[in-house]
Amino acid sequence: MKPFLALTIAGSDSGGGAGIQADLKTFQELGVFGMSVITALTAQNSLGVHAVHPAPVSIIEAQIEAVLSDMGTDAVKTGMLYDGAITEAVAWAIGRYGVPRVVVDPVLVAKGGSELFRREELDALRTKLLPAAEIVTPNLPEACALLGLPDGALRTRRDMEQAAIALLDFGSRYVLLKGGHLENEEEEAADVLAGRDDGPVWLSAPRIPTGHTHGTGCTTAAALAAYMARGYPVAEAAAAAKAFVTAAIRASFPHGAGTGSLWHGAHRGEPGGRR
Ligand SMILES: Nc1ncnc2c1ncn2[C@@H]1O[C@H](COP(=O)(O)OP(=O)(O)OP(=O)(O)O)[C@@H](O)[C@H]1O
Ligand SMILES: Cc1ncc(CO)c(N)n1
Repeated sequence: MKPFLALTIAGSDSGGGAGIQADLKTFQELGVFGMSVITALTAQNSLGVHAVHPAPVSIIEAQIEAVLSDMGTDAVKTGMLYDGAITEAVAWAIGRYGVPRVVVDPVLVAKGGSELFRREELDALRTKLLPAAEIVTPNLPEACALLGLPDGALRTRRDMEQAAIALLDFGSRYVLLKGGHLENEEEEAADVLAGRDDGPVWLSAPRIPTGHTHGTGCTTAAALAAYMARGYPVAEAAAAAKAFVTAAIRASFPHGAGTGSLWHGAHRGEPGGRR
């Protein structure tokens, strides 16, 4: 038996809830063999990001080359890429190896407000990586930044649909615009999926009243990549990823004094032990 394979290209989160750690846990939970290219180290906990150390472009390229020239993958998910040079190198390598399915999570800012990407180099994401993506998964602030709108400009479901469609112009086949940050949608956490050939579709789940949401975005994009590695069409992968992250948020737990973590094993329906 050869398992399905997925590669995450992202930053390390020492707290284990987001970044590479969230991605590998999610891949494993969904029966996909996970591989990783680390773009940056972060010193991070429930209170925020305390330090960031990007890796040199050459070692990022070497990691991608090592994995893709020999092992290959069924899907790639990108997360924190830190700057334009890393973004360009990743986009080039993905193109060179003809990766079949690419999920781009355009990570810009961590939950506490720390910048994880150099804003002034956002054009590299827009022009180099988004055209290589089958699907891009911004949250609302990321969508505003990519579209050049002021933060907070997207406030209604109609705004979200229009923004998702506008984001398709950067060249991805699909956009999943996540509504976790939508303030006036109190009862539902609703995301919109827009495709070049399909009208917008809403994916909704009950909004869980918890502040322990560290890593929701990474986990969503990783679950999407895992289902896509398994061969699911995008719309089915997005619905399955939504169910996976909703279960993980429902089982989230206090982890440190600030924003707690998701429990990635929740979809199994077993209690996670000491909780
Ligand atoms: N309280 C909640 N209850 C249920 N679902 C939620 C909640 N908060 C976020 N979600 C869902 O989690 C997923 C991730 O969305 P979100 O907008 O939080 O991503 P994000 O901002 O990229 O996350 P991160 O801050 O980790 O980068 C979406 O499907 C969203 O609807
Ligand atoms: C390393 C890393 N990637 C992504 C996020 C976004 O949640 C984070 N907090 N840390």
